Amino acid sequence: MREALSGPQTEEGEDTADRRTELAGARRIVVKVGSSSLTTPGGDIDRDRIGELADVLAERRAAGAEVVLVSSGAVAAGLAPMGLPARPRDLATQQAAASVGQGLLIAHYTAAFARHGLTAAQVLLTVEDMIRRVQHRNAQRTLRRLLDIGAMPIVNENDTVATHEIRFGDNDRLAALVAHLLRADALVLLSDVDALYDGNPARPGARRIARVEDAADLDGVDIGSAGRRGVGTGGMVTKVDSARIATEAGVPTVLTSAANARAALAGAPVGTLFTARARRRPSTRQLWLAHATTARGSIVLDPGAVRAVVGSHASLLPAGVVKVEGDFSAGDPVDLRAEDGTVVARGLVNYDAAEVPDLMGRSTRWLARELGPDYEREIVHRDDLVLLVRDPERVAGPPGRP
Ligand SMILES: Nc1ncnc2c1ncn2[C@@H]1O[C@H](COP(=O)(O)OP(=O)(O)O)[C@@H](O)[C@H]1O
Ligand SMILES: N[C@@H](CCC(=O)OP(=O)(O)O)C(=O)O
Repeated sequence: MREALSGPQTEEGEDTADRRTELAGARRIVVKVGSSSLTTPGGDIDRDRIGELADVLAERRAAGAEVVLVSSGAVAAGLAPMGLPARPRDLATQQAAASVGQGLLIAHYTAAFARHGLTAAQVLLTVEDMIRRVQHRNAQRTLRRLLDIGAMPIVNENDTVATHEIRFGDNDRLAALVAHLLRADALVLLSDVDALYDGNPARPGARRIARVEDAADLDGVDIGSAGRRGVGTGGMVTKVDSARIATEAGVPTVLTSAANARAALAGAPVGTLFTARARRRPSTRQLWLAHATTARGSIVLDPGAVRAVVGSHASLLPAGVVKVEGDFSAGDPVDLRAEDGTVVARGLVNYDAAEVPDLMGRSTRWLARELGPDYEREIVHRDDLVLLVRDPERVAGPPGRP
């Protein structure tokens, strides 16, 4: 296992290599706070925590930075008024609780920010708003205008209209997409745990990971999918996904506890810093496809198709498909796999799973002649594809192999 605390350490065990100037100097910051940080152990909304958070964000605003808050907590805030002892399992009751709770949550924030002379503005978004060009632009324009007029945008997922298929299910990834949308300088994820640990933080001996520079730094790290208290939804998995999305889009990300918010924003070496990776800025759609979707099935490609899709960024045609797995419908996200099982890309498929066996291995011309022009369409169009490996030869072998 890698050294959990990287860089030279002070006597206190802090990481002095992390100056965190990217945080201290950030002009535009997205801060996400999770349900677990906003609720008391008894399940009520923690007004003190909301007040403290508003103090910290207002300070940063007063210092000239633009701040967008992404806040969970609507479902949690709706439980007590609805007489529910715990987070309900079914989607409709969760959505009902969210509609009750969101208003209460915003009322608390409105009062807390008003003490600093700031106007809170509720912004409810769905994944559609992030990936469809018109909605994307609208969301971007509204958020920018809110920042221009000095308001404090408070974003949450639009829980009442989001469905299982399209909902993020967590605000961690939404926050990363918002950071990308706004070209933020930094993303801060606040939870009830002060950092990413190399295993369950409740376990004695678990070690804080101070810095993550690439995926290899997470090898061997046990990233749990459920929080301790059952109010949060994604556990560490979605936070690490969020950090991956943001850093790929060039946005450095700090993960720490809400209690550390002030220190994190000041650039102190608290929590876990995920450093930004300076690469070509991906589209929001690509980020969403790669990180925020769950594949509904897989399509297995022959080596020639792997080379075409990965090497030439071509659309996937029926001729290159050898197998189909899972029960997906047209429009669903699917994994494209090489024959050795490696996932080489993810894309939105144009056919139902049941249709593919009759098409695979056939040329587009044959399909159009035998089945009609509707069957000329690709299995996955290149615009609906995101590549997950770069070197086709690693998985497909050199050209010449069938
Ligand atoms: N490797 C890990 N390091 C830190 N925390 C972890 C890890 N694996 C699982 N967790 C859990 O993830 C929880 C945070 O996730 P969650 O409850 O969804 O938070 P939030 O409501 O802030 O989104 C922590 O309370 C912790 O118990
Ligand atoms: N939109 C939901 C968010 C659920 C969610 O992502 O929760 P969390 O894991 O606490 O960030 C709510 O407000 O309850």
